[in-house]
Amino acid sequence: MNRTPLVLLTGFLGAGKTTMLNTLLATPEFRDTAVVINEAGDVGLDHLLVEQGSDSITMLEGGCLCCRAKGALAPALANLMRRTRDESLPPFKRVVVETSGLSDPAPLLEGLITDAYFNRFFELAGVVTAIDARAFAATADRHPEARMQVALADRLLLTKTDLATSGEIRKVQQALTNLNPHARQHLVQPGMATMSAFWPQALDLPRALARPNMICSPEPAAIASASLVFEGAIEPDALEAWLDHTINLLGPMLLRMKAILNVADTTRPTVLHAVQGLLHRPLDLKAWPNGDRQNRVVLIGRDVEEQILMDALARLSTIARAPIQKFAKVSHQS
Ligand SMILES: Nc1nc2c(ncn2[C@@H]2O[C@H](COP(=O)(O)OP(=O)(O)OP(=O)(O)O)[C@@H](O)[C@H]2O)c(=O)[nH]1
Repeated sequence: MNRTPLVLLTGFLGAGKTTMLNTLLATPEFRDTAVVINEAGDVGLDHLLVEQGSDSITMLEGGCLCCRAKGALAPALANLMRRTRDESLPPFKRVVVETSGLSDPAPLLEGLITDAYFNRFFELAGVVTAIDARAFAATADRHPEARMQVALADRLLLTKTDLATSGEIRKVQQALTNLNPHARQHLVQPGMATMSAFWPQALDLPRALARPNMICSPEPAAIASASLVFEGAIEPDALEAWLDHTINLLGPMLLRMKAILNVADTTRPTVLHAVQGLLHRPLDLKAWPNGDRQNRVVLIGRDVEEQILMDALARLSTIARAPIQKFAKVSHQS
């Protein structure tokens, strides 16, 4: 029986994994791809941000796949297979698993290659790591999991090359070569990811797994996340003031913000991303996921009290017109 090839897509928080997947899923070569997404926060947004082929997207919430949700991947894959058998899902030829930005891929790889179910139906095609060309130098200094994502990669795809100078890109490429001389590096122009750049040709798994220090989430207690779902339209001016205040308040402690927002007098959902203090240009989704017009916001911080993240979210919900807070969650990576 032919086994289905599977790629692990890693990359630090905000490196551009979901954006790249969206580009790829819109290409004919990538049709027939099932996607499994794992997120660090308790309320996942990425499955709502992937606009193509939503039927074949599976969400794994409840923490980083490399530790808390470690055993969840094989059942999710089994579920995909079952759904193709009962024809609730079209057949797929390959699988991409997007790991949370905080995942150390080593325990995940080890878990997969020793899993009997996985080995019967799937084969690991490789590890692809998205690298934020602008932020990588600082990220690699501070976050061992980001270095591990590079060390275990078969392909390193440099994103946000439009935000970095050619000198910065050369420096990042050299740093990547130092960390992993075996991985192929590709520069990805925004919206131009291709199957040939993305999909690894062959995996040298023993080399990848021979790396030292494969520990799960090196400094787990330092990461906190909070998320909130609430109703009500938000005035653009009030939103801008909240963003200014929150980004200044949290500074480098803010690793990641992701939000789908109901901005007053707009029909489409507004998507906001901040990555390590840099707010990206807002995007629109074509339509409201689930049609519910609910605001969904996730904050992930390092060395910050959970309560501070919660307070920031609570402030945002109070500037929405007629807010009805649906639920709020706080979690510590453990
Ligand atoms: N300028 C520019 N922005 C990009 C590029 N790729 C991604 N972005 C932006 O970076 C932000 C984060 O992108 P995502 O694709 O959500 O990153 P991610 O790796 O999935 O993030 P996590 O789910 O937090 O791990 C978004 O605002 C994207 O629009 C790029 O090549 N150039």
